[in-house]
Amino acid sequence: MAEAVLETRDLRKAFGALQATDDVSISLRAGEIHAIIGPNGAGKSTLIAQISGALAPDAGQVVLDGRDVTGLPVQARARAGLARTFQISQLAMEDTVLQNVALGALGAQGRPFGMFRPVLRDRAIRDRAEAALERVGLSGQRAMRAAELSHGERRKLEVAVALTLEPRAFVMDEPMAGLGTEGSVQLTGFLDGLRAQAPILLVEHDMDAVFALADRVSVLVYGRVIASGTVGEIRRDKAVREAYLGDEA
Ligand SMILES: Nc1ncnc2c1ncn2[C@@H]1O[C@H](COP(=O)(O)OP(=O)(O)OP(=O)(O)O)[C@@H](O)[C@H]1O
Repeated sequence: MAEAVLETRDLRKAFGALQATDDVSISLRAGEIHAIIGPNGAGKSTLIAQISGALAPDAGQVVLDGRDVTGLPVQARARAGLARTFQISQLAMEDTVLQNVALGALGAQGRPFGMFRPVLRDRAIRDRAEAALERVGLSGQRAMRAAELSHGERRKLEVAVALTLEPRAFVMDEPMAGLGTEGSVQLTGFLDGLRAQAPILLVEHDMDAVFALADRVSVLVYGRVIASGTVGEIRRDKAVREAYLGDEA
């Protein structure tokens, strides 16, 4: 079995009496898409926040490439290769597509964002940004403002920003949110190809996308992983059908 690129080990987080993350151990292997699904309030966002470093767990570890990163802040984890894309876009909407990616490239070098505009004249940063745009198929839109892009293109731009960090693993929080059917189908195809670049831990409510993409699915309910397996195994799982999937399976 391929070694895990990203792992949580017995992660725990409580909010008062509520156990939002209850001994969660999941792994992400090279080349795979591992989907985390579950009902509202199951603890998916809380789990992702601990993986990305936004929230400190009460116990347990987050391990990236065999290295315990539990004590590292968000930026340091990002530089270590953990690329998180967000439910709410972090793009600078009034800046161009290229400027947005250059900002990411600048962050990748650990330089402050203040000197941003002149930095587009920096050849190395510009090249890195152009290469990332090429990889997501947005080179033709480089001079457009981010605000002018479709929702689906914005998701690709977020991935391009993440690619400047040469990520080892992607963590994606509901990338299909806000996309229509056609947009979801397109983004599904895009993510399918992206897994070769780096594996993807995917939190997603869109079951069509999950069933089409996931090599493995883990189901969270009340902070616990109640089942983990292939799409087929999860769709047949009685407890999962009762707790979450119902007729969708
Ligand atoms: N900062 C917080 N303080 C107190 N309770 C919280 C906090 N963040 C989350 N919770 C609670 O923890 C539980 C898990 O929430 P979380 O947002 O992680 O679920 P989720 O699976 O991401 O839900 P959704 O699918 O609706 O996004 C919920 O009961 C929520 O109310």
